[in-house]
Amino acid sequence: MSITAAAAVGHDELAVLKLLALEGGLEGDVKISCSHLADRLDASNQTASRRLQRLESEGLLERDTVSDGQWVAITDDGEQTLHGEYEDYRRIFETDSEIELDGTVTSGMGEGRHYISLSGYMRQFEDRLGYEPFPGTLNVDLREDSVRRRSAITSLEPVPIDGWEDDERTYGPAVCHRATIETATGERYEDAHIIAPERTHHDEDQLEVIAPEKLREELGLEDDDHVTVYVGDRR
Ligand SMILES: Cc1cc2nc3c(=O)[nH]c(=O)nc-3n(C[C@H](O)[C@H](O)[C@H](O)COP(=O)(O)O)c2cc1C
Ligand SMILES: Nc1ccn([C@@H]2O[C@H](COP(=O)(O)OP(=O)(O)O)[C@@H](O)[C@H]2O)c(=O)n1
Ligand SMILES: [Mg+2]
Repeated sequence: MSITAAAAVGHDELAVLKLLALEGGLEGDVKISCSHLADRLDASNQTASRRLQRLESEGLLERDTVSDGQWVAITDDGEQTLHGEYEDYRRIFETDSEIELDGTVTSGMGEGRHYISLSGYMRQFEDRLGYEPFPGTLNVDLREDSVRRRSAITSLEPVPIDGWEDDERTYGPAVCHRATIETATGERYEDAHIIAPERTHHDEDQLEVIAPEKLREELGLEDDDHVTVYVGDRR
């Protein structure tokens, strides 16, 4: 996202936008003179002025020129652009604590419900996850880049769910990781986990999510809806 933003206005302009935000440009109008800006940027007045113009014409800030300078406010688009940069830095510095995966909600084979309900698993969920999951797994069809990013999960400490057996058969182990689910409209559900059963009919492109509640209901999700799954602890 931020790479697209940089293509639209360039890194020099982004640096100005960041500077304005540091001076309070997100909270409302800030008064600024081109010479002050030029000073901070170690550039000429013309350069500073040109960058402001560019940001304005791209709709990232609004300006009101007065005799001794100008009032500047960062627009919603401007804030979003900065936020994209922030997300990039978060990814750079917090890779080992959180992994962001994108995909769409999909229906599976209706087996998740059966396995989650089995007492041999349920006991462990209550013990190790701290809740009794809704019977089922919300399946997420991962986007191609997220399938690749998924492998980074192995660097996170998992909550192990042990295999077990009854009179008839054995049941395979699984690993869980804390996860937050976010919908396209920004609604979040924080107390979920992804679960990866060792024995499964799905490939790496399917992510299964469990939670104390039915996520389709809590988040108003239907098949093909976009979701972002943040895996790992940010705390
Ligand atoms: C906790 C748990 C344990 C599982 N254990 C087994 C297993 O022992 N053998 C097996 O064939 N599948 C096992 N599965 C995988 C399911 O068969 C299925 O592949 C997966 O959960 C997807 O189901 P869904 O498409 O209905 O969502 C397990 C699934 C879960 C959630
Ligand atoms: N925490 C959960 C778990 C499952 N589900 C949904 O509950 C239903 C039963 O889960 P399942 O794993 O047996 O079914 P499928 O994923 O195979 O469709 C599915 O529609 C899941 O998407 C949910 O909304 N929230
Ligand atoms: Mg499922």
